[in-house]
Amino acid sequence: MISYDEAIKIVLDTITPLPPVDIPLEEAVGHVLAEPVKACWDLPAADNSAMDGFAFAYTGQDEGGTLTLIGSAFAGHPLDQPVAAGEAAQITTGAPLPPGTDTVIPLEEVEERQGSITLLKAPIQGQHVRYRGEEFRNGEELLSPGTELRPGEIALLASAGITRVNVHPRARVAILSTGDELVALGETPGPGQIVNSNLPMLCALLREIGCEPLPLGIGRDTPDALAEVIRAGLQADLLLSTGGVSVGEKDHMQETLNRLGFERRFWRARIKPGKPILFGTLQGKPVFGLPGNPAATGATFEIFVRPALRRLAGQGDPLPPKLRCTLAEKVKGGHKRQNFLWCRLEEENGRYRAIPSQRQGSGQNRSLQEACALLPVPVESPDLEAGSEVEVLLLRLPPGRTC
Ligand SMILES: Nc1nc2c(c(=O)[nH]1)N[C@H]1C(S)=C(S)[C@@H](COP(=O)(O)OP(=O)(O)OC[C@H]3O[C@@H](n4cnc5c(N)ncnc54)[C@H](O)[C@@H]3O)O[C@H]1N2
Ligand code: MOO
Repeated sequence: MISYDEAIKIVLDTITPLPPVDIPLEEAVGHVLAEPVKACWDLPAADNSAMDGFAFAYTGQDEGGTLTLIGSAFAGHPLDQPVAAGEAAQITTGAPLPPGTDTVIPLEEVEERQGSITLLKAPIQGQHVRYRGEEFRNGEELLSPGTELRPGEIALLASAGITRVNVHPRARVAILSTGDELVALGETPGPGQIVNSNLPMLCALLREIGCEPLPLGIGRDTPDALAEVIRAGLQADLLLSTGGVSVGEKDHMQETLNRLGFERRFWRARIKPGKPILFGTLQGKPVFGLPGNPAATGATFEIFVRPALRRLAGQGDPLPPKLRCTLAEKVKGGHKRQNFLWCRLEEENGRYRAIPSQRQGSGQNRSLQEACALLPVPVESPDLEAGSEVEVLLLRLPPGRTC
Protein backbone atom coordinates (compact mmCIF):
# COMPACT_ATOMS: atom_id res chain seq x y z
CA MET A 1 0.00 0.00 0.00
CA ILE A 2 1.38 3.42 -0.88
CA SER A 3 1.95 6.28 1.54
CA TYR A 4 0.04 9.57 1.53
CA ASP A 5 3.08 11.38 0.11
CA GLU A 6 3.33 8.92 -2.78
CA ALA A 7 -0.42 9.03 -3.40
CA ILE A 8 -0.77 12.82 -3.43
CA LYS A 9 2.23 13.05 -5.77
CA ILE A 10 0.46 10.73 -8.21
CA VAL A 11 -2.69 12.87 -8.01
CA LEU A 12 -0.85 16.12 -8.63
CA ASP A 13 1.27 14.61 -11.43
CA THR A 14 -1.90 13.36 -13.16
CA ILE A 15 -3.86 16.61 -13.04
CA THR A 16 -3.18 19.72 -15.11
CA PRO A 17 -4.96 23.09 -14.93
CA LEU A 18 -8.25 23.39 -16.82
CA PRO A 19 -8.00 25.22 -20.17
CA PRO A 20 -8.31 28.98 -19.65
CA VAL A 21 -11.47 30.96 -20.31
CA ASP A 22 -12.08 34.66 -20.79
CA ILE A 23 -14.43 36.08 -18.11
CA PRO A 24 -15.56 39.54 -16.94
CA LEU A 25 -13.28 41.03 -14.29
CA GLU A 26 -16.23 41.48 -11.92
CA GLU A 27 -16.75 37.69 -11.85
CA ALA A 28 -13.10 36.77 -11.48
CA VAL A 29 -12.53 36.80 -7.73
CA GLY A 30 -10.81 33.59 -6.60
CA HIS A 31 -9.71 32.65 -10.11
CA VAL A 32 -6.08 32.22 -11.14
CA LEU A 33 -4.67 34.14 -14.12
CA ALA A 34 -3.60 32.08 -17.12
CA GLU A 35 -1.73 34.90 -18.86
CA PRO A 36 0.03 38.14 -17.89
CA VAL A 37 -2.06 41.28 -17.63
CA LYS A 38 -0.70 44.62 -18.87
CA ALA A 39 -1.92 48.12 -18.08
CA CYS A 40 -3.94 49.93 -20.77
CA TRP A 41 -2.70 53.36 -19.66
CA ASP A 42 -0.54 55.30 -17.20
CA LEU A 43 -1.86 55.69 -13.65
CA PRO A 44 -2.18 58.39 -12.54
CA ALA A 45 -2.90 59.69 -16.04
CA ALA A 46 -1.59 63.13 -14.99
CA ASP A 47 0.27 64.70 -12.06
CA ASN A 48 -2.42 65.36 -9.45
CA SER A 49 -2.96 66.48 -5.91
CA ALA A 50 -2.82 64.15 -2.89
CA MET A 51 -4.53 66.75 -0.67
CA ASP A 52 -7.36 69.24 -0.59
CA GLY A 53 -5.51 72.59 -0.67
CA PHE A 54 -3.83 74.93 -3.11
CA ALA A 55 -1.52 74.26 -6.08
CA PHE A 56 1.23 76.68 -7.07
CA ALA A 57 4.69 76.88 -8.69
CA TYR A 58 7.41 76.53 -6.10
CA THR A 59 9.82 79.46 -6.21
CA GLY A 60 11.33 79.11 -2.73
CA GLN A 61 8.31 80.46 -0.80
CA ASP A 62 8.71 80.62 2.97
CA GLU A 63 6.33 80.70 5.90
CA GLY A 64 4.30 83.94 5.65
CA GLY A 65 4.50 84.14 1.86
CA THR A 66 1.31 85.08 0.01
CA LEU A 67 -0.18 83.83 -3.28
CA THR A 68 -3.09 85.19 -5.31
CA LEU A 69 -5.94 82.78 -6.07
CA ILE A 70 -6.88 82.63 -9.74
CA GLY A 71 -9.26 79.64 -10.02
CA SER A 72 -10.20 76.12 -8.88
CA ALA A 73 -9.27 72.60 -10.00
CA PHE A 74 -11.69 69.92 -8.79
CA ALA A 75 -11.44 66.15 -9.25
CA GLY A 76 -13.27 65.54 -12.55
CA HIS A 77 -13.09 69.26 -13.44
CA PRO A 78 -9.50 70.23 -14.28
CA LEU A 79 -8.36 73.85 -14.50
CA ASP A 80 -6.82 74.48 -17.93
CA GLN A 81 -5.72 78.03 -17.17
CA PRO A 82 -1.96 78.34 -16.47
CA VAL A 83 -0.96 79.45 -12.97
CA ALA A 84 1.89 81.98 -12.98
CA ALA A 85 4.54 82.53 -10.30
CA GLY A 86 2.98 84.22 -7.27
CA GLU A 87 -0.42 82.74 -8.05
CA ALA A 88 -2.23 79.64 -6.73
CA ALA A 89 -5.33 77.61 -7.58
CA GLN A 90 -7.67 75.91 -5.16
CA ILE A 91 -7.40 72.14 -5.68
CA THR A 92 -9.13 69.00 -4.38
CA THR A 93 -7.65 65.52 -3.84
CA GLY A 94 -7.25 63.72 -7.16
CA ALA A 95 -7.61 66.82 -9.35
CA PRO A 96 -4.87 67.22 -12.01
CA LEU A 97 -2.31 69.91 -11.23
CA PRO A 98 -3.11 73.02 -13.31
CA PRO A 99 -0.44 74.00 -15.90
CA GLY A 100 2.53 75.78 -14.31
CA THR A 101 2.12 74.27 -10.81
CA ASP A 102 4.32 71.66 -9.14
CA THR A 103 3.53 71.86 -5.41
CA VAL A 104 0.45 71.60 -3.18
CA ILE A 105 -0.12 73.06 0.27
CA PRO A 106 -2.95 71.55 2.32
CA LEU A 107 -5.90 73.69 3.46
CA GLU A 108 -4.83 73.42 7.10
CA GLU A 109 -1.46 75.07 6.36
CA VAL A 110 -2.78 78.35 4.89
CA GLU A 111 -4.92 81.26 5.88
CA GLU A 112 -7.30 82.31 3.11
CA ARG A 113 -8.41 85.91 2.91
CA GLN A 114 -9.97 88.02 0.14
CA GLY A 115 -8.74 86.09 -2.91
CA SER A 116 -5.28 85.23 -1.60
CA ILE A 117 -3.60 82.76 0.75
CA THR A 118 -0.86 83.19 3.32
CA LEU A 119 1.37 80.16 3.90
CA LEU A 120 1.47 79.13 7.59
CA LYS A 121 4.36 76.72 6.95
CA ALA A 122 7.30 76.72 4.50
CA PRO A 123 6.45 74.27 1.66
CA ILE A 124 8.84 71.72 0.15
CA GLN A 125 8.97 71.65 -3.66
CA GLY A 126 6.78 68.88 -5.09
CA GLN A 127 5.01 68.10 -1.82
CA HIS A 128 1.62 66.34 -1.93
CA VAL A 129 1.87 65.61 -5.67
CA ARG A 130 1.11 62.16 -7.13
CA TYR A 131 3.03 61.89 -10.40
CA ARG A 132 1.82 60.62 -13.74
CA GLY A 133 2.57 56.90 -14.11
CA GLU A 134 3.95 56.55 -10.57
CA GLU A 135 1.63 53.58 -9.89
CA PHE A 136 2.13 51.98 -13.31
CA ARG A 137 2.92 52.79 -16.92
CA ASN A 138 0.94 52.00 -20.05
CA GLY A 139 1.93 48.47 -21.18
CA GLU A 140 3.55 47.55 -17.86
CA GLU A 141 2.94 43.95 -16.70
CA LEU A 142 0.83 44.24 -13.57
CA LEU A 143 0.14 40.60 -12.75
CA SER A 144 1.76 37.40 -13.92
CA PRO A 145 0.18 34.03 -14.77
CA GLY A 146 -0.53 31.98 -11.66
CA THR A 147 -1.71 34.99 -9.64
CA GLU A 148 -4.93 34.45 -7.69
CA LEU A 149 -7.30 37.35 -8.18
CA ARG A 150 -8.43 38.71 -4.85
CA PRO A 151 -10.32 41.97 -4.25
CA GLY A 152 -7.08 43.98 -4.24
CA GLU A 153 -5.96 42.54 -7.59
CA ILE A 154 -9.45 43.14 -9.06
CA ALA A 155 -9.24 46.81 -8.03
CA LEU A 156 -5.74 47.12 -9.53
CA LEU A 157 -6.85 45.67 -12.87
CA ALA A 158 -10.00 47.80 -12.93
CA SER A 159 -7.87 50.93 -12.40
CA ALA A 160 -5.75 49.85 -15.36
CA GLY A 161 -8.71 49.55 -17.73
CA ILE A 162 -8.92 45.73 -17.76
CA THR A 163 -12.50 44.52 -18.27
CA ARG A 164 -11.94 40.82 -18.99
CA VAL A 165 -9.34 38.34 -17.78
CA ASN A 166 -8.06 34.98 -19.02
CA VAL A 167 -8.26 32.58 -16.08
CA HIS A 168 -8.47 28.89 -15.26
CA PRO A 169 -12.08 28.04 -14.45
CA ARG A 170 -13.02 26.36 -11.18
CA ALA A 171 -14.01 22.76 -11.70
CA ARG A 172 -17.54 21.46 -12.09
CA VAL A 173 -17.60 18.35 -9.96
CA ALA A 174 -20.00 15.45 -10.45
CA ILE A 175 -20.90 13.62 -7.24
CA LEU A 176 -22.13 10.07 -7.24
CA SER A 177 -23.39 8.69 -3.93
CA THR A 178 -23.44 4.92 -3.88
CA GLY A 179 -25.23 2.63 -1.47
CA ASP A 180 -28.56 0.79 -1.24
CA GLU A 181 -28.92 2.08 2.31
CA LEU A 182 -29.03 5.75 1.30
CA VAL A 183 -32.08 7.97 1.12
CA ALA A 184 -32.01 11.58 -0.06
CA LEU A 185 -32.06 14.44 2.46
CA GLY A 186 -35.72 15.17 3.26
CA GLU A 187 -36.77 11.52 3.23
CA THR A 188 -37.22 9.59 6.46
CA PRO A 189 -34.89 6.59 6.60
CA GLY A 190 -36.64 3.21 6.87
CA PRO A 191 -35.12 0.14 8.56
CA GLY A 192 -31.44 -0.19 7.64
CA GLN A 193 -31.44 3.14 5.78
CA ILE A 194 -29.53 6.37 6.46
CA VAL A 195 -29.64 9.87 4.99
CA ASN A 196 -27.08 10.59 2.29
CA SER A 197 -25.23 13.10 4.45
CA ASN A 198 -22.03 12.92 2.42
CA LEU A 199 -23.68 14.70 -0.50
CA PRO A 200 -24.56 17.95 1.35
CA MET A 201 -21.11 17.86 2.98
CA LEU A 202 -19.34 17.56 -0.38
CA CYS A 203 -21.55 20.23 -1.96
CA ALA A 204 -20.70 22.56 0.94
CA LEU A 205 -16.97 21.80 0.65
CA LEU A 206 -17.07 22.46 -3.09
CA ARG A 207 -19.04 25.70 -2.79
CA GLU A 208 -16.65 26.91 -0.10
CA ILE A 209 -13.90 26.96 -2.73
CA GLY A 210 -15.99 28.21 -5.64
CA CYS A 211 -16.45 24.87 -7.42
CA GLU A 212 -19.79 23.85 -8.87
CA PRO A 213 -21.28 20.61 -7.51
CA LEU A 214 -23.28 18.49 -9.96
CA PRO A 215 -25.07 15.85 -7.87
CA LEU A 216 -25.77 12.71 -9.87
CA GLY A 217 -28.13 11.18 -7.35
CA ILE A 218 -27.83 7.88 -5.56
CA GLY A 219 -26.33 5.02 -7.56
CA ARG A 220 -27.66 1.67 -6.42
CA ASP A 221 -25.25 -1.15 -5.67
CA THR A 222 -25.25 -2.93 -9.05
CA PRO A 223 -22.64 -2.44 -11.77
CA ASP A 224 -25.30 -1.57 -14.38
CA ALA A 225 -26.95 1.10 -12.25
CA LEU A 226 -23.57 2.58 -11.34
CA ALA A 227 -22.31 2.57 -14.94
CA GLU A 228 -25.22 4.67 -16.12
CA VAL A 229 -24.66 7.32 -13.48
CA ILE A 230 -20.89 7.35 -13.97
CA ARG A 231 -21.36 8.03 -17.70
CA ALA A 232 -23.58 11.00 -16.84
CA GLY A 233 -20.80 12.30 -14.59
CA LEU A 234 -18.31 12.57 -17.43
CA GLN A 235 -19.83 15.91 -18.44
CA ALA A 236 -18.07 17.39 -15.39
CA ASP A 237 -14.37 18.23 -14.99
CA LEU A 238 -13.89 15.76 -12.17
CA LEU A 239 -15.94 12.87 -10.81
CA LEU A 240 -16.28 12.09 -7.11
CA SER A 241 -18.03 9.04 -5.77
CA THR A 242 -18.61 8.02 -2.19
CA GLY A 243 -18.82 4.47 -0.89
CA GLY A 244 -18.36 1.12 -2.54
CA VAL A 245 -14.56 1.21 -2.79
CA SER A 246 -13.68 -1.22 -0.01
CA VAL A 247 -13.68 -5.01 -0.26
CA GLY A 248 -17.33 -5.78 0.59
CA GLU A 249 -19.55 -7.88 -1.63
CA LYS A 250 -21.52 -4.78 -2.63
CA ASP A 251 -18.45 -2.61 -3.31
CA HIS A 252 -18.81 -2.34 -7.10
CA MET A 253 -17.27 1.02 -7.90
CA GLN A 254 -13.91 -0.20 -9.11
CA GLU A 255 -15.26 -3.07 -11.20
CA THR A 256 -17.81 -0.73 -12.84
CA LEU A 257 -15.22 1.92 -13.59
CA ASN A 258 -12.95 -0.76 -15.10
CA ARG A 259 -15.72 -1.83 -17.47
CA LEU A 260 -15.91 1.76 -18.73
CA GLY A 261 -12.16 2.02 -19.41
CA PHE A 262 -10.88 3.37 -16.11
CA GLU A 263 -7.13 3.89 -15.82
CA ARG A 264 -6.39 3.23 -12.17
CA ARG A 265 -3.49 5.18 -10.65
CA PHE A 266 -3.86 3.84 -7.14
CA TRP A 267 -6.24 2.06 -4.80
CA ARG A 268 -5.72 2.15 -1.05
CA ALA A 269 -3.25 4.29 0.81
CA ARG A 270 -1.58 3.82 4.20
CA ILE A 271 -3.80 6.43 5.86
CA LYS A 272 -6.50 6.59 8.51
CA PRO A 273 -9.23 7.50 7.85
CA GLY A 274 -9.68 6.87 4.16
CA LYS A 275 -7.60 3.76 3.45
CA PRO A 276 -9.71 2.38 0.55
CA ILE A 277 -9.45 5.57 -1.55
CA LEU A 278 -9.41 4.95 -5.30
CA PHE A 279 -7.96 7.34 -7.89
CA GLY A 280 -7.51 7.28 -11.64
CA THR A 281 -8.84 8.72 -14.88
CA LEU A 282 -11.81 7.89 -17.06
CA GLN A 283 -11.76 9.32 -20.58
CA GLY A 284 -9.10 11.74 -19.35
CA LYS A 285 -11.20 13.00 -16.44
CA PRO A 286 -9.89 12.57 -12.88
CA VAL A 287 -12.02 10.22 -10.79
CA PHE A 288 -11.86 9.83 -7.01
CA GLY A 289 -13.65 6.96 -5.32
CA LEU A 290 -13.90 8.27 -1.77
CA PRO A 291 -14.63 5.84 1.05
CA GLY A 292 -18.21 6.13 2.28
CA ASN A 293 -17.61 6.52 6.02
CA PRO A 294 -18.37 10.23 6.57
CA ALA A 295 -15.14 11.16 8.33
CA ALA A 296 -13.18 9.24 5.67
CA THR A 297 -15.08 11.09 2.92
CA GLY A 298 -14.32 14.42 4.64
CA ALA A 299 -10.64 13.66 5.27
CA THR A 300 -9.92 12.31 1.79
CA PHE A 301 -11.65 15.35 0.30
CA GLU A 302 -9.35 17.63 2.31
CA ILE A 303 -6.08 15.81 1.68
CA PHE A 304 -6.64 14.63 -1.92
CA VAL A 305 -9.60 16.28 -3.65
CA ARG A 306 -9.10 19.84 -2.51
CA PRO A 307 -5.46 19.88 -3.72
CA ALA A 308 -6.62 18.30 -7.01
CA LEU A 309 -9.24 21.02 -7.44
CA ARG A 310 -6.69 23.70 -6.64
CA ARG A 311 -4.37 22.24 -9.28
CA LEU A 312 -7.25 22.20 -11.84
CA ALA A 313 -7.88 25.85 -10.95
CA GLY A 314 -4.26 26.72 -11.73
CA GLN A 315 -3.04 27.26 -8.14
CA GLY A 316 0.74 26.92 -7.96
CA ASP A 317 0.88 25.37 -4.47
CA PRO A 318 -2.19 23.20 -4.13
CA LEU A 319 -1.41 21.51 -0.79
CA PRO A 320 -3.14 22.66 2.41
CA PRO A 321 -1.21 25.35 4.30
CA LYS A 322 0.60 24.18 7.43
CA LEU A 323 0.20 25.94 10.76
CA ARG A 324 2.55 25.48 13.70
CA CYS A 325 0.63 25.26 16.92
CA THR A 326 0.72 23.84 20.41
CA LEU A 327 -0.79 20.42 20.91
CA ALA A 328 -3.38 20.61 23.71
CA GLU A 329 -3.47 16.90 24.56
CA LYS A 330 -1.22 13.86 24.28
CA VAL A 331 -1.69 11.90 21.03
CA LYS A 332 -0.72 8.27 20.80
CA GLY A 333 1.74 7.24 18.07
CA GLY A 334 2.91 3.86 16.84
CA HIS A 335 0.29 3.40 14.11
CA LYS A 336 0.65 1.26 10.99
CA ARG A 337 -1.13 3.90 8.89
CA GLN A 338 -0.52 7.67 8.82
CA ASN A 339 -3.32 9.08 10.96
CA PHE A 340 -5.03 12.36 10.18
CA LEU A 341 -6.70 13.59 13.35
CA TRP A 342 -9.51 16.13 13.25
CA CYS A 343 -8.62 19.10 15.44
CA ARG A 344 -10.31 22.22 16.72
CA LEU A 345 -8.15 25.33 16.91
CA GLU A 346 -8.24 27.83 19.75
CA GLU A 347 -6.34 31.09 19.77
CA GLU A 348 -4.40 31.90 22.93
CA ASN A 349 -2.06 34.89 23.18
CA GLY A 350 -1.60 35.10 19.42
CA ARG A 351 -0.85 31.39 19.01
CA TYR A 352 -3.16 28.53 18.13
CA ARG A 353 -3.68 25.42 20.24
CA ALA A 354 -4.69 22.28 18.36
CA ILE A 355 -7.27 20.27 20.29
CA PRO A 356 -7.84 16.82 18.80
CA SER A 357 -11.53 15.98 18.52
CA GLN A 358 -12.74 13.51 21.17
CA ARG A 359 -14.35 11.54 18.36
CA GLN A 360 -12.11 10.42 15.53
CA GLY A 361 -14.34 7.53 14.37
CA SER A 362 -14.42 7.26 10.62
CA GLY A 363 -18.14 6.37 10.70
CA GLN A 364 -19.16 9.46 12.68
CA ASN A 365 -20.14 12.81 11.26
CA ARG A 366 -19.48 14.28 14.70
CA SER A 367 -15.73 13.75 14.23
CA LEU A 368 -15.80 16.73 11.88
CA GLN A 369 -17.80 19.01 14.13
CA GLU A 370 -15.94 22.32 14.62
CA ALA A 371 -12.81 20.79 13.07
CA CYS A 372 -10.58 23.33 11.35
CA ALA A 373 -7.41 21.32 10.92
CA LEU A 374 -6.03 17.82 10.45
CA LEU A 375 -3.03 16.71 12.47
CA PRO A 376 -0.91 14.22 10.50
CA VAL A 377 0.62 11.57 12.77
CA PRO A 378 3.24 9.66 10.75
CA VAL A 379 3.44 5.88 10.57
CA GLU A 380 5.22 4.51 13.70
CA SER A 381 5.51 8.03 15.13
CA PRO A 382 6.38 8.26 18.85
CA ASP A 383 3.61 9.63 21.09
CA LEU A 384 3.10 13.38 20.66
CA GLU A 385 3.18 15.04 24.07
CA ALA A 386 0.72 17.67 25.30
CA GLY A 387 2.32 21.13 25.00
CA SER A 388 4.63 20.09 22.16
CA GLU A 389 4.80 22.03 18.89
CA VAL A 390 3.04 20.34 15.98
CA GLU A 391 2.27 21.25 12.39
CA VAL A 392 -1.36 20.88 11.39
CA LEU A 393 -2.94 21.13 7.95
CA LEU A 394 -5.08 24.24 8.15
CA LEU A 395 -8.48 23.71 6.57
CA ARG A 396 -10.40 26.77 7.69
CA LEU A 397 -10.56 29.34 10.49
CA PRO A 398 -12.38 28.47 13.72
CA PRO A 399 -16.17 28.93 13.70
CA GLY A 400 -17.05 32.56 14.40
CA ARG A 401 -13.61 33.72 13.23
CA THR A 402 -14.30 33.44 9.53
CA CYS A 403 -13.98 36.89 8.03
N1 LIG B 1 -13.17 -6.24 5.45
C1 LIG B 1 -12.89 -4.95 5.36
N2 LIG B 1 -13.87 -4.07 5.56
C2 LIG B 1 -13.63 -2.76 5.48
C3 LIG B 1 -12.33 -2.31 5.19
C4 LIG B 1 -11.31 -3.27 4.95
O1 LIG B 1 -10.15 -2.93 4.68
N3 LIG B 1 -11.65 -4.57 5.04
N4 LIG B 1 -12.09 -0.98 5.17
C5 LIG B 1 -12.95 -0.16 6.02
C6 LIG B 1 -12.68 1.23 5.80
S1 LIG B 1 -11.20 1.77 6.38
C7 LIG B 1 -13.59 2.07 5.26
S2 LIG B 1 -13.28 3.74 5.21
C8 LIG B 1 -14.88 1.59 4.76
C9 LIG B 1 -15.15 2.22 3.39
O2 LIG B 1 -15.92 1.44 2.65
P1 LIG B 1 -16.63 1.87 1.30
O3 LIG B 1 -15.99 3.02 0.70
O4 LIG B 1 -16.78 0.66 0.50
O5 LIG B 1 -18.01 2.43 1.81
P2 LIG B 1 -19.36 1.71 2.07
O6 LIG B 1 -19.09 0.32 2.55
O7 LIG B 1 -20.24 1.90 0.94
O8 LIG B 1 -19.87 2.57 3.31
C10 LIG B 1 -19.15 2.67 4.49
C11 LIG B 1 -20.01 3.33 5.56
O9 LIG B 1 -20.31 4.65 5.18
C12 LIG B 1 -21.72 4.86 5.09
N5 LIG B 1 -22.00 5.72 3.94
C13 LIG B 1 -21.77 5.39 2.65
N6 LIG B 1 -22.16 6.40 1.85
C14 LIG B 1 -22.67 7.35 2.65
C15 LIG B 1 -23.24 8.64 2.40
N7 LIG B 1 -23.35 9.10 1.15
N8 LIG B 1 -23.66 9.38 3.44
C16 LIG B 1 -23.53 8.90 4.71
N9 LIG B 1 -22.98 7.70 5.02
C17 LIG B 1 -22.57 6.93 3.99
C18 LIG B 1 -22.27 3.49 4.88
O10 LIG B 1 -23.61 3.38 5.25
C19 LIG B 1 -21.34 2.64 5.73
O11 LIG B 1 -21.72 2.68 7.08
O12 LIG B 1 -14.89 0.20 4.67
C20 LIG B 1 -14.42 -0.46 5.84
N10 LIG B 1 -14.63 -1.86 5.70
O1 MOO C 1 -10.39 4.52 6.21
MO1 MOO C 1 -11.52 3.97 7.16
O2 MOO C 1 -11.98 5.57 7.15
O3 MOO C 1 -10.23 4.00 8.43
O4 MOO C 1 -12.72 3.72 8.29
